[in-house]
Amino acid sequence: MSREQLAVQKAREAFLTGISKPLEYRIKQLKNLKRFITERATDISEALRKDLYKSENATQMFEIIGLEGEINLAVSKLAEWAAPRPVNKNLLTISDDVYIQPEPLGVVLVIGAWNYPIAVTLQPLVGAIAAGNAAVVKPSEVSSHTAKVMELLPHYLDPEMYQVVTGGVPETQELLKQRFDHIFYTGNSTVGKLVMEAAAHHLTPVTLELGGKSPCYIDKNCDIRIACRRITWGKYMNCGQTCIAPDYILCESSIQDQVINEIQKCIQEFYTNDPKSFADYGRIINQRHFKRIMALIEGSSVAIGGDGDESECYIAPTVLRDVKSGSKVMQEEIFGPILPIITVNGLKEAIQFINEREKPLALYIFSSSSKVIKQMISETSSGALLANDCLVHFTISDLPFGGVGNSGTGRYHGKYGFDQLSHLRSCLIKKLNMEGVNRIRYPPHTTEKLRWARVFLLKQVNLARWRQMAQVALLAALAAFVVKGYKGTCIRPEPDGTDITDWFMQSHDVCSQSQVIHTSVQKGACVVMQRYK
Ligand SMILES: NC(=O)c1ccc[n+]([C@@H]2O[C@H](COP(=O)([O-])OP(=O)(O)OC[C@H]3O[C@@H](n4cnc5c(N)ncnc54)[C@H](O)[C@@H]3O)[C@@H](O)[C@H]2O)c1
Ligand SMILES: CC(C)=CCC/C(C)=C/CC/C(C)=C/C=O
Repeated sequence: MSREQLAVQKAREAFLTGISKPLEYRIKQLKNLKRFITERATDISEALRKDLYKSENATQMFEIIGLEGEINLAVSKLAEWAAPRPVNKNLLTISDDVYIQPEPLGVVLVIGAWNYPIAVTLQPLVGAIAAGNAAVVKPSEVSSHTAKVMELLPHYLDPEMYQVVTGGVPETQELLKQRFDHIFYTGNSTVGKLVMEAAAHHLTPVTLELGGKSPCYIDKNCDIRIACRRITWGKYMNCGQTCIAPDYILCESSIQDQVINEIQKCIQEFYTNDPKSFADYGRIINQRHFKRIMALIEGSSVAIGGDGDESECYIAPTVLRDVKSGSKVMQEEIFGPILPIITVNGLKEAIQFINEREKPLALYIFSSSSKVIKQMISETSSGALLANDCLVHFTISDLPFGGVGNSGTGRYHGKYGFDQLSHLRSCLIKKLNMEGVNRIRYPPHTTEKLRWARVFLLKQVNLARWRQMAQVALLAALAAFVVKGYKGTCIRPEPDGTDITDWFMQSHDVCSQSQVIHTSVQKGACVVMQRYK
């Protein structure tokens, strides 16, 4: 049996014991995960310095804080997320218990990428643990030092339930042959397709957190200085190796020089005149990617930077001007510190340019006009849209993080991560009494029954509204008692606002013995006071 097979088998055996069902177990594991990142902070920082030349503070700011926040949120909200979720019912099921019960899926495979190797590997794991799953974690072999630190995870987490498998492509492929209950993959779209193909063999659902080219439109009607500051930050952080980094700029030719000028100033401000010697300017992950990125510059006109040093995997913050849509740099996700500018004739052309390409993971627009921003939102599609900033949506746990189309499928962060790795089981618990109500669904299917079926099935019952109506009914009954002569009340929900008196008069079977003498209508609910004959 291969190491990979063994890891999956152990995880499955542990899952089948049922030990991960109680919330206390999951919370303990989440707290242990937090202890891992706290106690191993130095090891993690050292590893990231070696892998990506990240400084200790940058590692804390861009990898650890977000993860810590996700753990804290899961610990504090788990009881709420895992609780049964009541749903609206129809009249046919009004007396049943109808709810959604989130339940663990089983064994989840988490395949991480190398660019934020802690964040993109352990944040999905938070969702997997919170949802009560076992997991096999496969860190990226490309960020090899961080992968080594990840091997320490079983010293903190339940070592049977959570397995770490390190290795490269052969190991990942061997893992992908195994049967999982969900595969959560972060990485490029080409491998994403292979993952989906392997998953299809076992009909395993997948979450694919992919990449692609995220466009950034700068409207001439905006504060270009501020826009360029935020774009410079979003682009050159981690040396451009961020899945949601602005990939290229679209703007009118009349502002291109100003944009270049402002970005130049920001590069100097953030990374000094000598980014190569500056502690907070990163490095390309390896020489293969160095060569790939440098080759993308070919054929375009360099406005800023353009130089690199292969021995150090250093590429200067670079801006390319008047880039043609057919140029090399526009054929793939750049994933490096090269920022092409493509000139367009205004918003409409920018939107057309975006829509002619794959749906991006993020779409950025800088504009002072809410009309322009709204038009961009309504006429395009992307995993996320940010106006007047970059990247920060990643920090909001209440926003689903994920792509659409070629940039990914599925989502995570906060409750979305919990739901993504849970099975949302539909439950309906009926009692064995009140069989009369079911008469309308049994053969023969008469016209009369059909009429009743329309009423019973098409009327949605909003429980909150019913509670409100019950209160009103109680008050009405009280009033009837006081006024005397009014002998009963009948309540009925009218969420669609149809004429309640009509409906009431037609409901011979229900109220044939009554005469409507007063109706009091609230928004969406009515109370009919009636006199019994
Ligand atoms: N959407 C997101 O959250 C997100 C986050 C980070 C990175 N990304 C994207 O990931 C890409 C960069 O990462 P990468 O793909 O270079 O990472 P990578 O090379 O580390 O690959 C990711 C994982 O896939 C496995 N893998 C690679 N080749 C394989 C193959 N042929 N068969 C099976 N498994 C294989 C690796 O072992 C690794 O664990 C970029 O496109 C980036 O935009 C997306
Ligand atoms: C700390 C602040 C203000 C923002 C963090 C934004 C950030 C670094 C996002 C990176 C997200 C990520 C893991 C992308 C994957 O490639």
